[in-house]
Amino acid sequence: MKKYDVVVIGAGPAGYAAAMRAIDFKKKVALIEKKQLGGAGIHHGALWSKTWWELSREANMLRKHGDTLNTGSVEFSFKNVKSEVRKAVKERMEQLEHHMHNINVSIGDGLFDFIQGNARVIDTNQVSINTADGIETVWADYIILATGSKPRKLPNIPIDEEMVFTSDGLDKLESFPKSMVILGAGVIGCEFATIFSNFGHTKVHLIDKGDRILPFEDEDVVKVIERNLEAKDVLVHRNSRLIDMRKDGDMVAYTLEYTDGSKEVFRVEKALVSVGRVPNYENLFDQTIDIELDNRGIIDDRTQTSISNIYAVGDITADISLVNVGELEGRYAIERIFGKPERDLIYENISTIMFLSPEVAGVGMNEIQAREKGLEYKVVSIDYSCIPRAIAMRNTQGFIKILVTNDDSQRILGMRVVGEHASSAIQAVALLISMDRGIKELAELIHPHPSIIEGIQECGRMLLGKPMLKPAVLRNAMVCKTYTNGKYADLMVS
Ligand SMILES: Cc1cc2nc3c(=O)[nH]c(=O)nc-3n(C[C@H](O)[C@H](O)[C@H](O)COP(=O)(O)OP(=O)(O)OC[C@H]3O[C@@H](n4cnc5c(N)ncnc54)[C@H](O)[C@@H]3O)c2cc1C
Ligand SMILES: NC(=O)c1ccc[n+]([C@@H]2O[C@H](COP(=O)([O-])OP(=O)(O)OC[C@H]3O[C@@H](n4cnc5c(N)ncnc54)[C@H](O)[C@@H]3O)[C@@H](O)[C@H]2O)c1
Repeated sequence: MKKYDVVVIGAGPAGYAAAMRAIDFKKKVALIEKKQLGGAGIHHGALWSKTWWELSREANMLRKHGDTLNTGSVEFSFKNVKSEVRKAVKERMEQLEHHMHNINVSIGDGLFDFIQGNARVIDTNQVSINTADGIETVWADYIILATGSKPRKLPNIPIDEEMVFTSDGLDKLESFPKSMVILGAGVIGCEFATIFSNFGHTKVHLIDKGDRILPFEDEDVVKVIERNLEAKDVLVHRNSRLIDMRKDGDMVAYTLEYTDGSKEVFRVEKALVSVGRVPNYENLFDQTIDIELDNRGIIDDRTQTSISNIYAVGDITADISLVNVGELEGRYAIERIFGKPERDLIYENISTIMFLSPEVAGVGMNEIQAREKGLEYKVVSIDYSCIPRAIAMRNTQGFIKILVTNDDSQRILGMRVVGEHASSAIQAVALLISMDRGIKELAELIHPHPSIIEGIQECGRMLLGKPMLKPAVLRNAMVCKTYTNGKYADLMVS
């Protein structure tokens, strides 16, 4: 039986990151994958959907500026878009494959094995792998479970990945549907509503069980996103509940019940169900392996499961499902096993981007979360119309909002940026949150000009009572207020 210091099951972002970190410790590692290297980080997930989003953004831009640019209307063919998305997925996968296959040549020591097959933990130190050549069993001092997640299904929704899809099956689409209902207006639902409405060939309908889209995000953020979706003819269902969805000939029929008790039936070509994801642990371990689970996934104590030599990282655990979090956990688990982690595993300052119209970037708490924690805070915001770079981009839609503690230290609690370049604007604040520092440093730092991040600097200056533009003059565009005892009060910044 082949022996390894560590066997990693699942080669998505979390598993790949763990395997690569194990090599840094000169440990012998096997990385096992049953389908495709890269997992949802590449296929039917992050990279795949972001390529769709980038292309859809360009399509929307060309439609919008066609007249100004004298290009007329430019149509993106579904076939070409799909082919470009496949190229992106292939490019990244081949890069990882090349990297992986050459790792023993470059680093030496024969430390790394990639095994294609379906793995199952049969004993606390043994993993059996169903490969194309039969069953192989390997010995592992440590096992890392990184098998990810899959779309959650609902009992009465007839998902067939032909008319009623999950994000895993969307690749089977052969053309832009004329109409599509999206059930679940969370991150995936809103990203695909943005993508399909950007291309301009699909009438998108959007339903959530909450009373608005992105129910976990602040109302001011949601307002901008909703307004833009509706401007692109997206039908956002409100005050309603889905009571039935079925295939009816070559259409999907769904019925909504409104709060006044009335009902309405809609017919669309396709449906996408995006109501969250569930962890992959079915058939992953023998019944004798008594790992503690709850309905959200494997329970872990900073990546260690209830069995001391078995760790769990990425989407399989009951926390945040993101590529960067999976990678963080994968690397952390290895450091915990073979060394001493340089930093504790902290989730408070995770940066995220939602690829919408416009993009929304966040770090730390939003107002909903701050209130759930019973915190009193100061909130300062600046409209993109006050930021020269946004004016130069001819797109001043958006804002920056920063939350700080309501005391002299003004420690940063969180930030949301809605607008162009939002994703590149949050890192400095993420660093300050992780260092537990206030806004003073940020306000004094010289920022490049013209840049969106100058808006963050101006927010910092506002909190220190010395902004360049005076909120007393630009009342609609610059706001500085406190939230205490359940109420907002304006802070008099001159
Ligand atoms: C549509 C979509 C868009 C997304 N966009 C973003 C984004 O923009 N940014 C972001 O940060 N996150 C995004 N995510 C989330 C992100 O993709 C996941 O959080 C991330 O891929 C999780 O990594 P993982 O390694 O835990 O799992 P996965 O990526 O799911 O990888 C797990 C791997 O394990 C393999 N496996 C499973 N069982 C076994 C077994 N028994 N034996 C061997 N191998 C096995 C699977 O085949 C898979 O390759 C998106 C997800 C989706 C679905
Ligand atoms: N840009 C990114 O970082 C990105 C992009 C896509 C996905 N992801 C990750 O993937 C995860 C899964 O995405 P998701 O959009 O499936 O989950 P989600 O949790 O973001 O959204 C699910 C939505 O479905 C709604 N819902 C649940 N049950 C419902 C029902 N029965 N009827 C109607 N609506 C219902 C919820 O209210 C929620 O708004 C995300 O949490 C995120 O971590 C990240």
